[in-house]
Amino acid sequence: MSSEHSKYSTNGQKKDRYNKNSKKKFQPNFTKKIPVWKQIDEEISQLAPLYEEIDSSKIESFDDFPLSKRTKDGLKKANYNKPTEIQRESIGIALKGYDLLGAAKTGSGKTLAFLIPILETLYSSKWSKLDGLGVLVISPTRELAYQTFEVLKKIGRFHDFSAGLVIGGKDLKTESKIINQTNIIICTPGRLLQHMDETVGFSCDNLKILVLDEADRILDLGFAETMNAIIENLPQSRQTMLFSATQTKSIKDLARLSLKNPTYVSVHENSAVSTPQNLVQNYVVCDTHDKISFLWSFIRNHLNQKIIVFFQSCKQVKYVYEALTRLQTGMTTLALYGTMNQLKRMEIYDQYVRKVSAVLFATDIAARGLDFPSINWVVQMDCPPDVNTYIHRVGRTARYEKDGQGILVLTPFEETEMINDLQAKKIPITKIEVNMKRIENIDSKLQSMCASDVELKESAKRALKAYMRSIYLMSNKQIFNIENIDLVKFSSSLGLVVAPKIRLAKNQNKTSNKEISIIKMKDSQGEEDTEDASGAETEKTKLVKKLRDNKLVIKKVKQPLNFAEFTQNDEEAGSLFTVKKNVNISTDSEDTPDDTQISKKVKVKSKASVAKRLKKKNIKINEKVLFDEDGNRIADGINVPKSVNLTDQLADELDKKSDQAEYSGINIEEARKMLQNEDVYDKQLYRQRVKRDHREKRFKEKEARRAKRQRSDNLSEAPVLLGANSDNESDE
Ligand SMILES: Nc1ncnc2c1ncn2[C@@H]1O[C@H](COP(=O)(O)OP(=O)(O)OP(=O)(O)O)[C@@H](O)[C@H]1O
Repeated sequence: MSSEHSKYSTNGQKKDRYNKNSKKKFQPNFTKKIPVWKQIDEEISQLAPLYEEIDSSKIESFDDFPLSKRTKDGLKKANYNKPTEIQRESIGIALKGYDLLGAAKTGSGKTLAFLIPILETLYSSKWSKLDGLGVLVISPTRELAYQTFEVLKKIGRFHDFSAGLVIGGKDLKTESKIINQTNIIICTPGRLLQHMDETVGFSCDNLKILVLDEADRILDLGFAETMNAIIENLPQSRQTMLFSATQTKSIKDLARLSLKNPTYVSVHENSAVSTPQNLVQNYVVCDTHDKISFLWSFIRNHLNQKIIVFFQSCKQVKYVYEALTRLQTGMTTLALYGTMNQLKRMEIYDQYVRKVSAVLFATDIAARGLDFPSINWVVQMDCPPDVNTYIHRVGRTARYEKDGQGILVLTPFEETEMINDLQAKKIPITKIEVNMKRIENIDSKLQSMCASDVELKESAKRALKAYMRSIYLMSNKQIFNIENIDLVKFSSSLGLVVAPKIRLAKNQNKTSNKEISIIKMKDSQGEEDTEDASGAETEKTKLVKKLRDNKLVIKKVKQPLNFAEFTQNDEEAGSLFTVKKNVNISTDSEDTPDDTQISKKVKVKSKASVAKRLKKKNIKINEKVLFDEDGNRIADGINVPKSVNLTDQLADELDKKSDQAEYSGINIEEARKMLQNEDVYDKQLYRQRVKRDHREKRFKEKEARRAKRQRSDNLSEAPVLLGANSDNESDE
């Protein structure tokens, strides 16, 4: 991204530079030139009144819009001549300054529908560097922000505004220095908020336009907190534009943004189908354990094509990419997912943009807005959580008058509900039968690869768990049901000869505050052994020790329970893997966490019940034994049998009692009271510990966020002077 001097003057004319070596003599121009500022003033005064006269039905080319010469030149240079429907309908409304909700199918040109009015509004306001930030465009992913920034640079090349990409990457300080001079910022919500919080002098007070690209995504729960905080920092008097193929109509969302009588522009609302016309959509029904072989065969049968394959989780993408790449698909394989290093992510994005044929395995970070040229196939290996996700994923193909095909892979249990949902939303999709004879089964190949490579095997395990977990967490229980998955067969299909032990807490919402997360720790140990290799005492060992110190009976359970265990990362696992505090964990257990399983039915041995039993058996405990000075026994007492353990606290109390009243044996009532007190004390301790754990967790999360920010890439480019193009720019 260049910031070289412009070869164009501000009015878009090519500079006539004097060339020393040229034989042509320098000829001073004596004709009186109109100053640039005057030309701009004149142009603006002519354009503004024309906005009211825009009639979208009469617009055939961009020249028919009252746009500045600079914008028109930029559009021509980028080969945009004829506006698409959404552009025709919304540019006029946006130029008039109205708030706008723009909805149009995927690939129909929504990006220009907001970028053109942005440039024009700033131009007609004679926006300068001194005016600071005039426009914010918020995108849900870094890739999409980057892509939008590239389009802005192309069509805004003859303007003088500065534009910046704020998506995290450069250290905040470097970015902060330039962000204050930027007129147009294309950003992701998290990084923007960070600047709002941390960059001294970063002000949005003059903001004229706010654009939310993929608005329904930006306004959904995932970004809710961040967006609310961002909106608080924005002036009320601004123009707001929302764009998406699946536009939000939620009054709540619109209220959050304080939209003023927004105009709803939905160009395809009456269309018979809600997906692009040139898109052919099919689905196949295939058991979970046949999916990977199906994918392999599909790729092998579609060499020399450009394919994007969606999975539900990063770990699945990672494993399938690793495994199929080793098996050699016969074409370039790439993977794109959120936990990937940011530099690598952008590298992959660029690589896939340039490729004519390749397979990209991706999560939903690639589902929205990305405009990879000429994708032939979109394969959805996992049933999407909802119809909107389906629409965005499949919309990566058949963009702007191009053809494309989509394949959705469903299990027999997902078929009916999902297809009904899709058809209800006007999505034409046809079933195609899979010829199982033509499917090359790769289970044994994967198994032998996993057997010889522990890392790959671990990756397979993680992929399996991540998939199971994603199914478990889906809200639509009519479609997604974990019990429909044959774990043994599914594991085997991923290369795991032995199915991993999988467990889950059944009523995760009903967990009492007495429950603590222990399996989570087990899982993190299992998954991140290297991190624990330092020999540091793990949380789990500490806990087991503590339980032992408290003389709670620990029992080892050999057989795992027939539940499932899912974790994508430790934090997320917390709510799923639970065990009660008063569990039986075996005292004979070695401290190997993998061996220790938590018993399903926990029998609590209360101290009162122990005492009762002793009383019943007429066993007197803690009786005071007195000796004379010569060591002769004065009174007989019965020692507490070794096998019975009472807490030290209880023993002390009993000793005290016996001291006071020559007490012999146990007073059940007294003991019960003491136990009750002790219970209260235990509870307090437990609550404190939970609080402390939460505090630590929050702190760790905060630290992780900070570290992530520091680690992230150097992609933030800001500000770019839009008018400062040079011949060597890559897009030419
Ligand atoms: N007027 C136009 N003339 C020619 N091509 C266009 C025009 N407008 C947009 N395009 C092209 O159409 C493609 C899709 O545009 P864009 O990415 O803006 O679609 P979109 O509606 O935002 O899609 P999505 O909903 O997936 O985000 C791009 O390659 C873009 O260059």
